[in-house]
Amino acid sequence: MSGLAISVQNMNKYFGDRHVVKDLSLEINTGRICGFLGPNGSGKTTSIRMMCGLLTPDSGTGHCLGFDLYREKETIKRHVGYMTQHFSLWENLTVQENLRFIARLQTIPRREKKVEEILQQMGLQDYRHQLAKRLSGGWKQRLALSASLLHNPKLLLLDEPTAGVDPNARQEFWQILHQLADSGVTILVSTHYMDEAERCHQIAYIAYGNLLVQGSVDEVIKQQRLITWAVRGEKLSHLEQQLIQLPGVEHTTLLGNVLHVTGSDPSQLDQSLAPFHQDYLLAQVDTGLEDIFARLIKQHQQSTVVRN
Ligand SMILES: Nc1ncnc2c1ncn2[C@@H]1O[C@H](COP(=O)(O)OP(=O)(O)OP(=O)(O)O)[C@@H](O)[C@H]1O
Repeated sequence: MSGLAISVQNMNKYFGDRHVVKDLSLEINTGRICGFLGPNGSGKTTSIRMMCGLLTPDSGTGHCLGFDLYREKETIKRHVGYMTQHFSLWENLTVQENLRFIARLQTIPRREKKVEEILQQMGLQDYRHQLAKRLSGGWKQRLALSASLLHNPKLLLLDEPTAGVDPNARQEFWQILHQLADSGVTILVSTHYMDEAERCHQIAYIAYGNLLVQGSVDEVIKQQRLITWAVRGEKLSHLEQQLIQLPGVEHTTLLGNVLHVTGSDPSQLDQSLAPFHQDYLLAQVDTGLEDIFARLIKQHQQSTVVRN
């Protein structure tokens, strides 16, 4: 269970004249869950597919599960399980029929036994005779995950697997992912949910084709050295418009009854916020991933404007 499951250097991808992935370098250890985050259309899916031999990069080098990304693509594919964004199983077949059918298509050895094993492992045994179309969103995702596990993949690619799934089902889904990781499966998962990012061993934040930051959640937060103040009081949206103009205030986020105010220069931030202590309750809090990502995007946009 040791070693690198994925190691890529300077990977690029163009679609026509659009440079969709720019110089991506990344390493992921075996048995780890790596979360891909970033705005829509920023190249997460394309990066994931290239790293796993499903799409050929235009340049760069790399290995997946020890196999070369260019020369050994077919071998890589045999060891990868892929769950796409949209439920793509047979709605008019039952849970068990779906799994049996896929197992037959994939010529899985001893498939009856394997299907039974997966039904048990995924807690789907009581749903085996239920039509796929009658399952709730969470159970459909669990069935889709089961289908992607039938051939015992060493690497799982999950493209926004829990989009639109309720929080309880998402939590259960993530418990399963951690069990799989503990058994040595490496998982790449794209998500827009911050709580899911926090469940990953490692995250990579991609925007406009650029990998802006990577590491564990703690590392990413520490690297950015941001200070965040939580402000409580009346008419916070009005206050937000005022604060964002002040020196040292780099980013604000309104979260219900609390306004988060973030910056990298503590004394400048202190000075700007000082006049507000009288009318508002202010306390320094831990900086969250959302604050970090918002700032990274802003910095990246500013540097792109300067370069252009
Ligand atoms: N096969 C393709 N041909 C042409 N353009 C493509 C192709 N696949 C993706 N793109 C474009 O490349 C860009 C990156 O797409 P990608 O799906 O990798 O982004 P993403 O970060 O996964 O987005 P989302 O969060 O919306 O799923 C997008 O602008 C997309 O329209």
